[in-house]
Amino acid sequence: MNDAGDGGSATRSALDVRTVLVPASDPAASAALIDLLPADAPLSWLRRGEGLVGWGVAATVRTSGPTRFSDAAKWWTETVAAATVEDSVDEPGTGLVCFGTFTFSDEPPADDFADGDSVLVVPQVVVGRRGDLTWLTTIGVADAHVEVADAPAPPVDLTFADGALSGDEWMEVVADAVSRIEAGDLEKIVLARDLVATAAAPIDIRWPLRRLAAAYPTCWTFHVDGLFGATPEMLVRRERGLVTSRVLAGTIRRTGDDERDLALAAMLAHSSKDLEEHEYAVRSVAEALEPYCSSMNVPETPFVLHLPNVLHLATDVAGVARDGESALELAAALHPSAAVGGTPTPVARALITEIEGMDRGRYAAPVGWMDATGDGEWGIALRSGVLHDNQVRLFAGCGIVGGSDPEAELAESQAKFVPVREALGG
Ligand SMILES: C=C(O[C@H]1C=CC=C(C(=O)O)[C@@H]1O)C(=O)O
Repeated sequence: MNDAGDGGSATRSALDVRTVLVPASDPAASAALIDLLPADAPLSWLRRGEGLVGWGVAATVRTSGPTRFSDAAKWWTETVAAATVEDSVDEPGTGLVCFGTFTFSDEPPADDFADGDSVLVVPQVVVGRRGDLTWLTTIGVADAHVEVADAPAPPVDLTFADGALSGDEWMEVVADAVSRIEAGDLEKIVLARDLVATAAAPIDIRWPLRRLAAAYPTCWTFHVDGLFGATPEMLVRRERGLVTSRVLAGTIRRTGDDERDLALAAMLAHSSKDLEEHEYAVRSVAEALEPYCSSMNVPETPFVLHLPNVLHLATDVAGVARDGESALELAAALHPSAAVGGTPTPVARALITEIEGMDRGRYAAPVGWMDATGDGEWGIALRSGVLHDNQVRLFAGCGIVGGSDPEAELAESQAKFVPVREALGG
């Protein structure tokens, strides 16, 4: 674990935090939050126009390996204890907040891919919105300049190429997994693949972010330290003692024809393959949350979540927090759910490492934010990509059970690339 720059801990011990309401007469109160982001170090967590945007770095920590969550949680507790907070709004997400992204794997990053590890960032400026309220938080800075930024430019001359494996190679991996499932080694595994998009010049992250937020308003549009996307899956939200999780697994591609899509939704709701895949995911979340909740509600039947590119089976699990575990501690306990790992989890994780053929980095791992009380939201970084200058690595994965068809899974992965792929397009 190390603090950023030459004065991470010194900066941290001196954090002065101030949250004020933005008056309705201020243009920032009616601007779309995403439009306020400057080009330098923007952070976002937005759904339906609400949530948090931030920029600047007041403090940060990088962690890695099996203790990446607990090290980050400890650093956050210490950071909160050392801060002086003046908060006249007092809502979840006001006062001191951090944004974070974690790696999928317990393994430290294989190379000197410095931004491939796990990160918490405390921004210097946060603008938040919830219902009619818009607030401004400044951290370690006396003042903030908040205004609608110039429109970002689109990526130049973008081309797409296969990532670690070609489509054909990936289908062979899926077929291998199906035979291992049918041999009884495991019940479910989620296998992912990547694509690489290359532009002729560095990409302004705000371009895909604005497009994702517009095209996928019911998803959480995120960006933390190069990892961005619009995820439909909430690993865990903790808000004033209530814990919720939106579990997704089981997918059908949309056709674009509303009537056909409705028929597909009915098929999905009755597909035994998808219901089985979904059941594993719900069970993994319910079992992991149980020790932390005094009561829980786990619906018996999923609903169908309609997104612009796909339909998913979805279940909203809710519980009442028993003790004071923070949203991050809960996320650590839930990761990886069977929506991104498999069943049994240890067997699936080992098989992912053995046959998937790529490093997931922060794909399919917790991404989100947390406040000083430990309330926060950690989504699963799906429908996502990671930006390095002029390149984006895009990820998509599919739940594989006995009887899964490699060709159908390849088509499903292509549908899951669509959000980031189209967001990058001109
Ligand atoms: C792993 C991904 O999706 C998960 C979430 C929803 C549906 C899924 C599925 O049907 O396979 C996956 O479990 C991804 O989008 O990369």
